[in-house]
Amino acid sequence: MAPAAAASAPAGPASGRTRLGGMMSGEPLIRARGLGLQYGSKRVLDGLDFEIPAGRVVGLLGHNGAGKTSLMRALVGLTGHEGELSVLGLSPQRQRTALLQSLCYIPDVAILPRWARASELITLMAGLHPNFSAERARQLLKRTSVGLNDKVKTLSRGMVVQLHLALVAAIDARLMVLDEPTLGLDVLSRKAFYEMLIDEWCDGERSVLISTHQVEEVESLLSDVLMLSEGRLVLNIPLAEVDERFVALSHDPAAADAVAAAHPILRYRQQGQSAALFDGAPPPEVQALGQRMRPSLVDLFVALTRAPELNPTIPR
Ligand SMILES: Nc1ncnc2c1ncn2[C@@H]1O[C@H](COP(=O)(O)OP(=O)(O)OP(=O)(O)O)[C@@H](O)[C@H]1O
Repeated sequence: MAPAAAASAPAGPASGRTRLGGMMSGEPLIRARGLGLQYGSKRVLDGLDFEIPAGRVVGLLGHNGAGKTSLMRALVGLTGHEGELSVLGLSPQRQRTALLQSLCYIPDVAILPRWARASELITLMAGLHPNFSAERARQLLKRTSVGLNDKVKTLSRGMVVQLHLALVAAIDARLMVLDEPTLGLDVLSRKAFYEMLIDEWCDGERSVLISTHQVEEVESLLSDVLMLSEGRLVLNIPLAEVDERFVALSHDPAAADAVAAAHPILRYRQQGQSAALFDGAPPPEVQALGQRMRPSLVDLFVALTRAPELNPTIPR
């Protein structure tokens, strides 16, 4: 595959920059070059190059074991890495304490101390985090069905997640890293979670990196997608550019051989029709055999993360 497009705009001229904490304005919030990670003899992340600028909602997608959690752990300094990694202008490993002032990381949103009341958690957070606003947390809690006096052990899983997000979103940070935040939630709770995240935390300057398996559901929320397969980045693209790069064609079954000869990265069925997905435009005579459609993120995911032996047309 062609080198992945950076999910970022280039940084502005150095002369126009001002310093914000550990970084210059206009610099990406995350910058990785040749990022790798190995556990024993197992290579888990391999040569990742990407940037996440300010104001983005980035989906981190990949099959089970693709390396999503490992990447997030490296980003927040919980594990070592090879290559260059800068998060908010800091080295996650060497400057973790400073980094955590401006970064929220939630490995599992549904875990809070069962004995605590919501009001006690707010008091606790106010004591722990210098950028936490108790007033903001109380405001955010009003969006949920959780009362200030409710104890965590009396809440449903969906309510715990809402409470956790209210607490975290009350931190004035620049980057939020969420590892499968809606795991185990029903569709209404997932919707409520993402609505609160987008409405209450994303302000055009902050960025969020979310890993999830619910690819269809997050497609409309994301500005960019990073896709991992077996520790490698197989896609790094703003959603707005998917249409320019990938071409999906629905076609008559009679055209199947001619379409297949143009090496689609995926052949599938869409609304009862045969369809093919191409990385780059197929020749005009092939395009004329079908109708162009918008490729979905799910189709891209299937095409780019299937085991190579099942998908020999994908260049590795
Ligand atoms: N501490 C560890 N020691 C050894 N191997 C590990 C460790 N943590 C993760 N791995 C391996 O690294 C690979 C990537 O795991 P990781 O948890 O990052 O994947 P993931 O994409 O988050 O998966 P999932 O979607 O299932 O949560 C897997 O093969 C896993 O077995």
